[in-house]
Amino acid sequence: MSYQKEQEVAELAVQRAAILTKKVFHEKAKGTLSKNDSSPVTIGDFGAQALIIAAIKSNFPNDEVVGEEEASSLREDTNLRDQIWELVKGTSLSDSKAEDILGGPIASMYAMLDAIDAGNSAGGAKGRIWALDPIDGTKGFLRGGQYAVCLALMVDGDVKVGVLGCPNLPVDDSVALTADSGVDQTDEEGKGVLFSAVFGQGATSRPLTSVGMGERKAIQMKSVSDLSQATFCESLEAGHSSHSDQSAIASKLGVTKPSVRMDSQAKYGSIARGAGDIYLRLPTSATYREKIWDHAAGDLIVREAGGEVTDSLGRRLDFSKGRILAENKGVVAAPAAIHSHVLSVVKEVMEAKK
Ligand SMILES: Nc1ncnc2c1ncn2[C@@H]1O[C@H](COP(=O)(O)OS(=O)(=O)O)[C@@H](OP(=O)(O)O)[C@H]1O
Ligand SMILES: [Mg+2]
Ligand SMILES: [Mg+2]
Ligand SMILES: [Mg+2]
Repeated sequence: MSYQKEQEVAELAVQRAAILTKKVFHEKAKGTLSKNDSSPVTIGDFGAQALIIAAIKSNFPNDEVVGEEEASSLREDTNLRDQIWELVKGTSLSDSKAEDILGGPIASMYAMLDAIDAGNSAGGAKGRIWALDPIDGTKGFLRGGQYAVCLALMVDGDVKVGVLGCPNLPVDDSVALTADSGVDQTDEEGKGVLFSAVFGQGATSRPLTSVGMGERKAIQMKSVSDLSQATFCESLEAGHSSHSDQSAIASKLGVTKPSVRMDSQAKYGSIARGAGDIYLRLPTSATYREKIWDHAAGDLIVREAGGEVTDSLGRRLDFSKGRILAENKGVVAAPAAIHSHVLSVVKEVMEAKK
């Protein structure tokens, strides 16, 4: 299947949602709540989830969605709910044909809450299921750093379409990551990129603000001939992945450059376009399981750009196990030609810890 329609809807839905998140990014008050697991969520996360799910349901009414957020707290907090509705109501694509493809505006505030709650699929190995992270890297979003709007379509447990909107990454694929790529990104000049991939058809990038699919350019991972010059990416938050294990792995690999720390799946997009080389995410806890929406789009985009993505034991990420990656531990993403070498060093370092 070509998944042309799915890719078009996914790209436009991510673009529209990013218009909303960018408004919130520049506001001081981001309407932040603390969730049960004490992680933050903002009016931007809720609004983006509503807009994206409404677009999916308008085009593919029978598809399910595994979305990160849910609306129960908003059904009680009328003030926050009204703020989100104002934002959602006021956000559309400037190209009216593109806006029509998405089904136009959401009809009412209650329809918006229902759209958010339609992200409640249990996931699994059967049928068409979208994985949605309306703002990945919410902590980065709040800090003024990197974040991504992430959407992927899985069919019978395999990712077929993946789209990442990264408002704070450079448009230009040839700009290499630097140590400060993940820190203050409040100046948006020259930034905003949309990564997109369909299984078997390669990966592309284009400006996040254009509507023309014609502007898509193929992207490829860089070939790494000298690991001492390789750039590796990791999470900014020390609680999300083990900086100490990652640094031990990098030094064993002979990597000499300091890591680039950035929030969100912007890491997957950056290595897929060759702006960086390796993404390591080693667990900080034995019990945490990664969420499918944190990886589905990035996994496909990197693989379609010539990369390999596995967990720390060398298993492919398995998106068919529900809302979490129940059978995986950590993530190792690298160009296919060096992935097995990187993985062998990951295993060595992890073994030595036991
Ligand atoms: N303990 C632990 N281990 C691993 N991952 C965790 C953990 N806790 C949270 N999360 C998820 O991390 C998502 C953000 O990942 P990042 O790579 O952006 O991390 S970081 O923000 O740079 O720290 C973040 O996604 P968002 O909530 O969408 O921001 C979480 O789903
Ligand atoms: Mg996330
Ligand atoms: Mg999120
Ligand atoms: Mg979150």
